Amino acid sequence: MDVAVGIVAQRDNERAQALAASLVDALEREGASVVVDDATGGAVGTSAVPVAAMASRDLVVSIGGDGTLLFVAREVGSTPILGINLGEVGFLNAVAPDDALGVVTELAAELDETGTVAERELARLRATGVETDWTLEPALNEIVVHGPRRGSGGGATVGIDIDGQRYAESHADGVLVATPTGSTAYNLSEGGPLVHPSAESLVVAQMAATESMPPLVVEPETEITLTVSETEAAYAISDGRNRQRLDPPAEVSVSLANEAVRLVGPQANFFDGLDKLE
Ligand SMILES: NC(=O)c1ccc[n+]([C@@H]2O[C@H](COP(=O)([O-])OP(=O)(O)OC[C@H]3O[C@@H](n4cnc5c(N)ncnc54)[C@H](O)[C@@H]3O)[C@@H](O)[C@H]2O)c1
Ligand SMILES: Nc1ncnc2c1ncn2[C@@H]1O[C@H](COP(=O)(O)OP(=O)(O)OP(=O)(O)O)[C@@H](O)[C@H]1O
Repeated sequence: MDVAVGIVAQRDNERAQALAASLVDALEREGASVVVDDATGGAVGTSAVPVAAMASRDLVVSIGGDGTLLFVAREVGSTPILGINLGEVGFLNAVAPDDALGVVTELAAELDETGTVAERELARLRATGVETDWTLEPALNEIVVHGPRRGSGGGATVGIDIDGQRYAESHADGVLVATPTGSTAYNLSEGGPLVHPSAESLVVAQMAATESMPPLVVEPETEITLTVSETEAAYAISDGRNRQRLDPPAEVSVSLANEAVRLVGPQANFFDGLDKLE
């Protein structure tokens, strides 16, 4: 079999490491070339590489929760990813651990025979500085711009412009821009709408605004500008992890990223998945 697979197991999770070891055995028996991530290498005893080096593989398997899949997606760009759910919520990971061996070996065989497997593209967002030159890692869930901290005394004034036209401006904890994928995450706890995965759109939602406007749904090609002022410090954050400190007054431009995430394998039923949310 002429297929190259990368496997990332959630760090310090023995169950994820044991499943990674079984997948390595099964795939190597079929003749595939397999590497695991550096953090998992010691436990599995096979070739280990940094996750970013898996971008050149045919398939990357993420074993863990949503956070692990978001991390893998950040590192491997648009390399096809299969998510196996060992997490608390696992909204982004469709495959149950018991099905993992069967699904992964079947996908590898299909890749070997046909060179391709069915995939779903998940849009990502890109945030850049308007006057200063910085770009966050693309977000699969959301970009958040917020003041120095959440809650009383921690907010900022944030203006929202949609294709150059003012939609809202208010003192708020912050403002978030979510993809359909991210609509079930932070967006939902801030009162934003659920977005069906087939509805190509972006959501802009204020977070605890004093003069609030409803969350706004816009088409994906929209240019969204967030202007943050009346605060000492502010941050732009991609998927809760990759952050840029801002020097207010500052403008952040949010738009669709060039590279989508490519998810492969069985697709989770969106409505069944909602039962997992609190
Ligand atoms: N108040 C909130 O709801 C809140 C606060 C901070 C971050 N978050 C979310 O956490 C994400 C980062 O995830 P993490 O695991 O690195 O951090 P984390 O460990 O703080 O996890 C946050 C929770 O969000 C869930 N989650 C992540 N993406 C999801 C999605 N698309 N749909 C449904 N649930 C999802 C995770 O399973 C986890 O339970 C951010 O992108 C943001 O959406 C939510
Ligand atoms: N193999 C790994 N190598 C390096 N970092 C990792 C690895 N696995 C996970 N991480 C780090 O841990 C974070 C995600 O783990 P997290 O504890 O949030 O678990 P999770 O996958 O969301 O599962 P759960 O739902 O159980 O919380 C990633 O953002 C990344 O920083």
